[in-house]
Amino acid sequence: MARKKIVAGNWKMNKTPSEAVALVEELKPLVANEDVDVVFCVPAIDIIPVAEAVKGTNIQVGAENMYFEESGAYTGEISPAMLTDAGVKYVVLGHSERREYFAETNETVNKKMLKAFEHGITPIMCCGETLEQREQGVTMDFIRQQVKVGFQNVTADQAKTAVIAYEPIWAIGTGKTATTEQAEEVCAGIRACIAEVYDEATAEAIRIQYGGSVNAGNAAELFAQADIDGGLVGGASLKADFGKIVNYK
Ligand SMILES: O=C[C@H](O)COP(=O)(O)O
Repeated sequence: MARKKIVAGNWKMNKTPSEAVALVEELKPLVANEDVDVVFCVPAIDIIPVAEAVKGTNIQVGAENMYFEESGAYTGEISPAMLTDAGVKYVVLGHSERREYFAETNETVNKKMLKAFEHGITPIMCCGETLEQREQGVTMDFIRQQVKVGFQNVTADQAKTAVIAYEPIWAIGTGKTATTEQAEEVCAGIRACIAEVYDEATAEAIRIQYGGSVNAGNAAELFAQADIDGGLVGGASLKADFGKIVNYK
């Protein structure tokens, strides 16, 4: 069975609430495509106005992070129940920027993965190597560890619904896209890793995105690869080009 493509925008730390609503209004008609799951992952403060603005459209709302506790004395954090109550369906976990600047580890990503599933939120779990790791030839070793630890104690049924985003760190925001071959090779390797940890059926069901300088010009070729089920898009998700990426065919 063919997997449905999923194209998610990661707005990162961009757009005030009023700017967010204006961007949604601009993009709404451009991303109308029922053949693709379209997700806007937005800053926490934009979630409520964006959820309101996308009502009645094909756009789903995602968060860019989430904490792994239910509630309590965790100043500044956002709980899974807060997200679901606001209409969030997806959450980006373990983005390389959170790993680099906010001390996110494979272990905290795993705790967040388990919590997201518990609350019916679909995780988009990010993984990806640095340029140094690629040059040292340890790309797959590093990514397999991220995936294996990230999915610890996640059941096969849960894993089937998850999304993994392969984002080579050297390709994020740099304008340098991995070649189609490099992207497909790693996405196929991630699928093989899921098959080892679970089984073929889980590996066939899980969706794997590519992220890193995806744009209107390279999306079609990337998304045509056997193991690439869509994209996690940063910079280009903030402009009309995102519509062209969603309608890549
Ligand atoms: O989450 C998205 C990625 O970090 C890619 O960002 P980018 O498309 O700006 O390179």
